[in-house]
Amino acid sequence: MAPTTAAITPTSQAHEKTLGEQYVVHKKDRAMVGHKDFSDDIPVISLAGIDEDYPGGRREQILKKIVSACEEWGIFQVVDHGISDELFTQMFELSRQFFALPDEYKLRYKMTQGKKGGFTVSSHFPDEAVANWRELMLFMERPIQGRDYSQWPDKPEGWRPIIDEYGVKLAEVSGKLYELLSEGLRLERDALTKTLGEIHGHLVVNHYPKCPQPDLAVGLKRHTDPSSMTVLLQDQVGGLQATKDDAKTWVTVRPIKNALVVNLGEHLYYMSNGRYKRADHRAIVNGEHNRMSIALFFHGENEAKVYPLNVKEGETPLLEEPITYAEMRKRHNILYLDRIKIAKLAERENWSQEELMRKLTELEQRSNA
Ligand SMILES: O=C1C[C@@H](c2ccc(O)c(O)c2)Oc2cc(O)cc(O)c21
Ligand SMILES: O=C(O)CCC(=O)C(=O)O
Ligand SMILES: [Fe+2]
Repeated sequence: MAPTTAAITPTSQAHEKTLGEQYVVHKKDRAMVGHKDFSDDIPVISLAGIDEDYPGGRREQILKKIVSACEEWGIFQVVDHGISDELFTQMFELSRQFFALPDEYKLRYKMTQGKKGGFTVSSHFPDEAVANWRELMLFMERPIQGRDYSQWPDKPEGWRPIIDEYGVKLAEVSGKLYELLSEGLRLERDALTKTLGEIHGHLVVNHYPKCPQPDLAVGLKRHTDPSSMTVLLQDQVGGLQATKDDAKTWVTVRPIKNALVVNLGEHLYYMSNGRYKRADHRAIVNGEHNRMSIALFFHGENEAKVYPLNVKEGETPLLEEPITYAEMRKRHNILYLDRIKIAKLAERENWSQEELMRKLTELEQRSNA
């Protein structure tokens, strides 16, 4: 029987006893470190004094800390960024109210081909082999002239202007970070933003309802963001995890009230010739609390060049030829979806761990060729 709309979102399945088969992830993808086992490994960097821009001033120290976090993890948290706590509280409260609305209302904004953004369950890919225990609302936030307001919910009242304000404030913070990241590569301060062209801001509000069998599911499977930079606000529940050793070990990022988590994505990884890591991360779920996070992905133009901006002597460029950002995203999506298909097949056909790893490595090599 076709599922009824009432049972379609994880919110409406949160009170069931067992998890639907489509959410069960491969054993190797299940969380071994809990959503509350917080780690302090991910650097927390204060931006206070960022305008003390002279030799020996605070800006120099901030730059050093950011470069070192990017070289080690590609992920760090920033505090003292100048954005008011009040704005974050409003964003969370209005987002919570939206996800609590009936499925019928949320599905009026369903993401479909030809529309820009909207509500969906699991992910923006229609054909993922295993579902994420997640629902999300994607706002194509900028460029402003590209917005499709028919996909921006009119409830809860007051959400739209708050999203507007949030986009503006985060763009200011990201602008400062792009300058620091450019300098960290020994480039002019505007080198990265010049290469990216007009920034496309995609704002994704993630909702991970409490899950009936949290040990079998994930909220958002392991991935790297395609963007150059993603700035993420998470609530106090915990669930964001990062790895820097190809998923051998994971750390749960400690939620810090009103801190922003900065993730570097694929585009910056290539622009820096791999000097800056791309944050390898995922979101796990739990059985006690609903969780929310709000990600603002900063993408370059589709025609923006993906290529190292400066290759040091003796270094090999990560790409043989420059490619466009659109092409890079296409390759990244294919690799992501194929990885999930392989893991699903391995589960079904009972492959050994070695066999699975061999197939995944082959896939990776083909995609780099
Ligand atoms: O939902 C996401 C997550 C993320 C992403 C992960 C893996 C991919 O292959 C991918 O293309 C994207 O980044 C996003 C970026 C966006 O602009 C919108 C999204 O919904 C998401
Ligand atoms: O929910 C989180 O903490 C992570 C979200 C994320 O990685 C994403 O939206 O790309
Ligand atoms: Fe992400």
